Amino acid sequence: MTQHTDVVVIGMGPGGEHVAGRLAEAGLHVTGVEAELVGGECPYWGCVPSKMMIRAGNLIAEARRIPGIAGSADVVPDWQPVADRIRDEATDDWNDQVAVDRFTGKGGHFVRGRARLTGPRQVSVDGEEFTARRGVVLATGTRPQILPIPGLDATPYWTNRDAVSAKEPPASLIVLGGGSIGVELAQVFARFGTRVTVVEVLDHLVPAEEPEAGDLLTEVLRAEDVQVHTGVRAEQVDHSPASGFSVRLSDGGTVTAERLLVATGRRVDLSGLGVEHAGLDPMARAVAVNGQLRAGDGLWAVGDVTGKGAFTHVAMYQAEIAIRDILGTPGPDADYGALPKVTFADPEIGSVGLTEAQARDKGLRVRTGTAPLPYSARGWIHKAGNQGLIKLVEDADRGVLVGATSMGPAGGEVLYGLAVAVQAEVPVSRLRHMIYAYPTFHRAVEDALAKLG
Ligand SMILES: Cc1cc2nc3c(=O)[nH]c(=O)nc-3n(C[C@H](O)[C@H](O)[C@H](O)COP(=O)(O)OP(=O)(O)OC[C@H]3O[C@@H](n4cnc5c(N)ncnc54)[C@H](O)[C@@H]3O)c2cc1C
Ligand SMILES: NC(=O)c1ccc[n+]([C@@H]2O[C@H](COP(=O)([O-])OP(=O)(O)OC[C@H]3O[C@@H](n4cnc5c(N)ncnc54)[C@H](O)[C@@H]3O)[C@@H](O)[C@H]2O)c1
Repeated sequence: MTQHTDVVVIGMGPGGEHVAGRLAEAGLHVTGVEAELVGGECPYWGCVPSKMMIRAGNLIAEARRIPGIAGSADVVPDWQPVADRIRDEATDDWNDQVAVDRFTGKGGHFVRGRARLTGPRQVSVDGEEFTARRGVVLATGTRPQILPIPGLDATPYWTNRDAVSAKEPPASLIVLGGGSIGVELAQVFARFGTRVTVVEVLDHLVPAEEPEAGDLLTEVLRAEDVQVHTGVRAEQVDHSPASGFSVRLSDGGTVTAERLLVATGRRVDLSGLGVEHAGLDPMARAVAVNGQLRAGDGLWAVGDVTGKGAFTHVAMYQAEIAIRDILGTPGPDADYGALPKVTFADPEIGSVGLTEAQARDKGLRVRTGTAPLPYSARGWIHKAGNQGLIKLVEDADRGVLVGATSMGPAGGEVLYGLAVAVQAEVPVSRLRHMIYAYPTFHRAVEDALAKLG
């Protein structure tokens, strides 16, 4: 027998949980369906535990910077408090009861299981059928992209899930992929004593960022004894319990380690979700949505599944718009022009809007200005750990910033002012005539503005 509800939310990660909770609070009959844990990837295997690991790694690095500035320090890394904190504080040992209760406490109806669309506004969960009067929200996220590298499939490789739930750091680790997950986790494990090798197929680490940022990060990681191979492809993976992993590279070299972390991106998987019954292509790389996050009649999608940026803050931003639209309140379309992102390496790499290359590809007349942080007053005072840079990308015809990078200590925080400048299209002439507090890291923005040319 079909159960009637106002809205079915499929997937209760950051995007889906927010939509479902808010709509329930607004008085709708909401059915939230989750196959794994309410909260999704971010709190259990993503942002939160990885940032706890990074906080611990950064403390170790900072303590190691004491000599020459503040005396001496004998640092003995210990993974146990990190593993304990992830179990006790972040994930409740991967138990989502608190999150389920939070949703049902708002009046939501929770169903544990794997949902599939069976028609417009029709959803089936392990034999239970639901009809949604207002519609269905797809918020099914992404999963790790495992490339067809010969041999890989047959090995006990790690994904982010194994890495964040590790009870001890491996003696050695190969990281395939030098994007955000790869570099964040590579640096953490290296700081806890793991011998780490990063293999990135493109020419720079974090290739979605400005190349200057990737190259500086390579320098920093190498100084921390991380082996970095860029412009190199993994061609064959082998594993044996006795000798661990061995990866043959396209430059003829071979790297070996106890563990292998695959961090070569994430992908949307629509197969099995029945989207064809709602008029969507199950082979698509993402669910196409309009500015109000509508994917069809009575169908919305939010979060990673929309392909607009696999970040929790994108999922939450889209969720707010979808909630408003489902409740019938008009409002502005989603605007990704000033999408901020932060790779929480040390130094942090914050960026917003377009890179120089992206701006040029769009045919803009581009001016850039770059200021290295160590030469700013604050960078010089900071001394050890002061690596970083500010890079600005200006649309010279309009005289506004269309992109910016802030890499450095607290680079993600410094980003905020630049994000406002890009979002609000503040004229560069105004930015040049404002007062930047002395001696802050963000004062390097003023230096970069002076160099725009
Ligand atoms: C290691 C790592 C670190 C990260 N760090 C950051 C960070 O610092 N900052 C940041 O902004 N982002 C970060 N992210 C990305 C962030 O985790 C995602 O962007 C975010 O979780 C996306 O939310 P979502 O709601 O779209 O999907 P998800 O969190 O993926 O949740 C989707 C949910 O849908 C469920 N589901 C899927 N199919 C079905 C189905 N058919 N039926 C029922 N349920 C289903 C899944 O079980 C899952 O719980 C990180 C990711 C990783 C892996
Ligand atoms: N701090 C954050 O906000 C944060 C942190 C982690 C993850 N995330 C999100 O999760 C997403 C997934 O992270 P990710 O690091 O897996 O993906 P990613 O797309 O950021 O990086 C994947 C990297 O793997 C490389 N690669 C692809 N094929 C390869 C191969 N055969 N050999 C070697 N390298 C190869 C790519 O060139 C790329 O640099 C991110 O794009 C981001 O949206 C965000």
